[in-house]
Amino acid sequence: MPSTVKKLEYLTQEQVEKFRRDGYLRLPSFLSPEDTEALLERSKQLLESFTIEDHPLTRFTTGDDNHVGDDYFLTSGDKIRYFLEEDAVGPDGKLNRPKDRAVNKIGHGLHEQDPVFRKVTLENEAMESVVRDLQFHHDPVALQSMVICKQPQIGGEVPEHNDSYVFSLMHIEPVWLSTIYAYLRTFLYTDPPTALGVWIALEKCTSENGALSFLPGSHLTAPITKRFVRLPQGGTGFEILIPPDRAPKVPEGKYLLEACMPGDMVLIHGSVLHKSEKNLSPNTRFAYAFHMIESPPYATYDDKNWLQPTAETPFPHILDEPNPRTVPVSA
Ligand SMILES: O=C(O)CCC(=O)C(=O)O
Ligand SMILES: [Fe+2]
Repeated sequence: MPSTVKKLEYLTQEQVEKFRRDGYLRLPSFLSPEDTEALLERSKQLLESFTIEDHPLTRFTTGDDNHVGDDYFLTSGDKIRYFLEEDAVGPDGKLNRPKDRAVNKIGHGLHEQDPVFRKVTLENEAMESVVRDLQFHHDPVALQSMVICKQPQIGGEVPEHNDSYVFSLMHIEPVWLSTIYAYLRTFLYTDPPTALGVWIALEKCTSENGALSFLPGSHLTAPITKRFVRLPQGGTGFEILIPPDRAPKVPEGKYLLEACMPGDMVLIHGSVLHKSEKNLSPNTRFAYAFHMIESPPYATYDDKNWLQPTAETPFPHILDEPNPRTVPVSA
């Protein structure tokens, strides 16, 4: 018996066990309707205020022409930037629809730069309780945040992936790689792996408009074969961890759709496989997502990760009071 037993603050024991077993957990109505509406409204205001004229027309491509977007993407960790849907940009490089219907996502510093998103992410007691209940307590920090718009008709598919690593892409069609590029910012590697995704539905998410689905339990077995890194010569690329001929089998099974109502929050283990289909419906599917990791000395953040803290904007702490276990013994 441990000498102290932590009391759960928000989750039930069943929910904690479900998260450990499945690698994800939906918390219905985590945000109040008012807070959810405030995030949705703010997202729409941001889309309104964005100007396309000075945008580098970042499209998520994996061919030689992706460098135009590299800098805009790689320096977005502490800014509010707009990443476009590939299908929204015509061959002439111009938008083929209104700008608020052309944005794939807004990121990646909303939790730092915008008070409405900051409140939900960093000034939220219920969020802190959930994080403590999951024993994610080695001084967790928020890394990056985004509003994912999933635009009607063109909202891109997010193929099977997990957030801590890039897992075998060999079976993915080249056209899907472009969407993977859009999500590369989520591939955040720590040693040991600690990434936790927090995903909040701002609108109703169903099978019609590209709700998330998960392969339950895959966080326990998914092989880690590649990771997405910043290259020493600039730009980004993949580092092979296990060559394809030696890679263990990819787990297979039935993906389960996690339909959500506005305000529902889904916790996503960094190693669980998940995906979402293209949104072919006439409705948007706005969601707010951010990721956190644990800190040294428990976990080391890899300096090859695409997202790096800067002196001006270190990763912000999630917990007001860091867990005593994270205080260095010599301090
Ligand atoms: O919202 C989506 O469709 C994908 C989100 C995702 O994969 C993530 O937040 O890690
Ligand atoms: Fe993800």
